[in-house]
Amino acid sequence: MRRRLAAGNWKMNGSRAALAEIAALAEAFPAPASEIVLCPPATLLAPAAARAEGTALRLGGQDCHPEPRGAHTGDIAAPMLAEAGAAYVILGHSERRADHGETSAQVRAKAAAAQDAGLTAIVCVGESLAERDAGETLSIVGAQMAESIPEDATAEALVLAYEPVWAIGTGRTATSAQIAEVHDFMRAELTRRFGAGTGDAVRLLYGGSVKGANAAEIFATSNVDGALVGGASLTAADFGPIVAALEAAEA
Ligand SMILES: O=C(CO)COP(=O)(O)O
Repeated sequence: MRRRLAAGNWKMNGSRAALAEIAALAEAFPAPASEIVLCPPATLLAPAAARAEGTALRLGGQDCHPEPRGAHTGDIAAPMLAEAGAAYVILGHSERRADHGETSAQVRAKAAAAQDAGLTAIVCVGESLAERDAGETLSIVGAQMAESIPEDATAEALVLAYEPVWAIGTGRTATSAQIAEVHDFMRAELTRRFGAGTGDAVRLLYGGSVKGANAAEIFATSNVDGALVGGASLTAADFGPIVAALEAAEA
């Protein structure tokens, strides 16, 4: 049985004032059946971890360097995220692939570093609109999976997030049929590569304009184990209903 997961990606948003949202969310879900993770900017990780202490809420980073330390100005190593209180790290988000030219090979190295540091990597894959229109969705997702996921990945160290680029921040959610096609494909690919045990245990998240209003339908979709949420994760008022829908899906 896969434990469902609601992960919030704050991206480059949030100040210390937003830490109150963490407290509110933790208070709203004191003992959730699903896992709830917030990934604030790195500068807020330590104070967020302090707020979340003693609650069911878990924290994550939004990127890490493949090396554990060294001369890499501006970068953050996976062990540093762990020390600051993170249990997760988002890797290979399409915004990082676009803004920083991140390649799948780099994502794979980062995922290995995250695993070494005891973090669970939330590895993101997803096609652009042009790629979908060209009928290349599954081949793009398959290639990103093959190149971004380390050889020794485990279900504890890996979560896979399908985030179609055209659905991120656009209000344009993928349909259930579109999500199911990709998630079923990802499940089959994981099983083919890692065997039935790991293949069946890795959690698959959907991301892209998830809101309280569409969450229940998305969580009822084949092989969807939760969501990676951007804009609607910034406040407890918006993220709470998404978590509640996930809790209801679990029941
Ligand atoms: O990119 C996303 C999460 O990583 C999705 O962002 P939105 O939920 O704002 O569309």
